[in-house]
Amino acid sequence: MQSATLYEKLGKEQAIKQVVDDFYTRVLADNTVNSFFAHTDMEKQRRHQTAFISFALGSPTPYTGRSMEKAHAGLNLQPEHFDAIVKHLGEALEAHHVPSAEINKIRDRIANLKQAVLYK
Ligand code: HEM
Repeated sequence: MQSATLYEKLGKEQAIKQVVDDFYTRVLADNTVNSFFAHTDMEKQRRHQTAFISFALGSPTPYTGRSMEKAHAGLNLQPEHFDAIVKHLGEALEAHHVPSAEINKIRDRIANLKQAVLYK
């Protein structure tokens, strides 16, 4: 039998949507990163981020948004911005009682995207 994907373990799209909502509440309350989202349609951003994270964790629905390089072009993001985002995602997952072993796996997957997101 195939083992469950992280997407299934977390509770699929519905649970991930709640984590993403919580995540952006944290991001928008943090002055080190919130200015990047000053002109962002957050409704759309939440939808795209839910689709992206779902797909990254094993959802069968493909992510059809922009590549990570294109989505962050012109922002010139620095490591401290990346670290803040990872911290907020980890805390949102913790708040939703995702076990720390799963959070660590998610952190590893996100860390793989660092080169695609920084200094664009
Ligand atoms: C691995 C970490 C990250 C992931 C997985 C990620 C994911 C995404 C996704 C899926 C989108 C939407 C793309 C689309 O609409 O087609 C996006 C856009 C964006 N992200 Fe990220 N992101 C990451 C890191 C960051 C960081 C560190 C910042 C800044 C602190 C940031 C700021 C933004 C902004 C400002 C947009 C564009 C919103 C707009 O179009 O107005 N992201 N990101």
